[in-house]
Amino acid sequence: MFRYELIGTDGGARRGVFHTPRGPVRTPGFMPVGTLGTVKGLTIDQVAATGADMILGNTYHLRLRPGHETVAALGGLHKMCGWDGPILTDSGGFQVFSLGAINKVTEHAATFRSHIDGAKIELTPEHSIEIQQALGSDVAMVLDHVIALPAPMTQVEDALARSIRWAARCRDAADRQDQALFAIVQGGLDRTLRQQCATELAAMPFEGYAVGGLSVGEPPEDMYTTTGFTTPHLPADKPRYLMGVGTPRDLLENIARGIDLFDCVMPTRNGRNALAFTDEGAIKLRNAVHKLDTRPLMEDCPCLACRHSRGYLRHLFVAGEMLGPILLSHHNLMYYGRLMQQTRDAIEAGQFETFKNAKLAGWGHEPF
Ligand SMILES: CNc1nc2c(CCNCc3ccccc3)c3nc(N)[nH]c(=O)c3cc2[nH]1
Ligand SMILES: [Zn+2]
Repeated sequence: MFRYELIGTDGGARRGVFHTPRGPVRTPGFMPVGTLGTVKGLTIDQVAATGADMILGNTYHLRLRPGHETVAALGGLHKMCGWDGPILTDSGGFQVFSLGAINKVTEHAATFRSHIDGAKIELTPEHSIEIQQALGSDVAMVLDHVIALPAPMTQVEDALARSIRWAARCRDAADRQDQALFAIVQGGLDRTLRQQCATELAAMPFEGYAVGGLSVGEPPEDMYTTTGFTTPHLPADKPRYLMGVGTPRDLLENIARGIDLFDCVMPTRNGRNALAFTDEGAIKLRNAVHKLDTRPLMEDCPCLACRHSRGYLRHLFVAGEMLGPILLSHHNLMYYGRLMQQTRDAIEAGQFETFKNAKLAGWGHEPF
């Protein structure tokens, strides 16, 4: 049902395919984030055109609205959204700790109040699996205890130990052959804790392994270092997914350290906010400098935005037209999708290091 095929490596970078019942996922790969069963502003066909093989659904949001039973009644997430490729759902752990109205964590559950109607919800490992099974995703994530950094070591250790116990409870509760379960490594920025956590989870039977607890406010260099000393302790024959990451630079730096899959709201959220990703770095389209610019964002880009001028795109944002965010979200997802395609080709050609350095030089040193 689920199998990771390693095609080749180039330094620390891996080229592979994650085979699923709903089709193959080429790696390295980027997964667009669809929070409420939609990648905001885009039809599912427009998302498919960007080269995405797998998209993300969100357990926390869908549990609250329309409710996982409603999604099940509508035929599940695939049928509801019209996407017949693989879907990965997060467990809700991160959203509870970052979005949920103040929550309480006990050994039993993460309890929070719905940010929609204030209802008290008890998210246990078992309930998270139940929700993800009702949504019908192809890949489910274990429920983990995510803490914001910086944090005292005792708190990092406590959340790590709870996350391992919750992973075991999720493993016991997940009984569907057609739904993979990925574990999530925690441990803050600490080498010893990260290696211990990775080793312990690698000894349990999961179809994939995520590196969690990063992109939570730490400096990018600390993220890269942490990924670098965590991936060697994960099984080489399973996919590795770095959660919530990141900028184009983050993707290449972490691919160099053995990561296969990514998800991030940056391309779509920044697209809605008039920030375009290009090989020359980020472009703020509301800037007056673009007013009379007849060039597309990128000459060779096949997206819906690049058949127009930068001047027109700027006008749409300045005028508050809904087409602006739609076009730019499509461009940014196309940029990420093409970057991953170019990366897969570079690894196969044994040119990844040269490719990465050329991209970093083009982007310049001002962060996206
Ligand atoms: C942005 N930085 C970041 N995101 C993280 C996430 C959420 C990943 N994105 C899921 C999503 C799915 C659909 C819609 C929106 C988001 C994490 N999830 C879990 N379970 N554990 C983490 O440690 C963890 C760490 C993260 N850091
Ligand atoms: Zn474009």
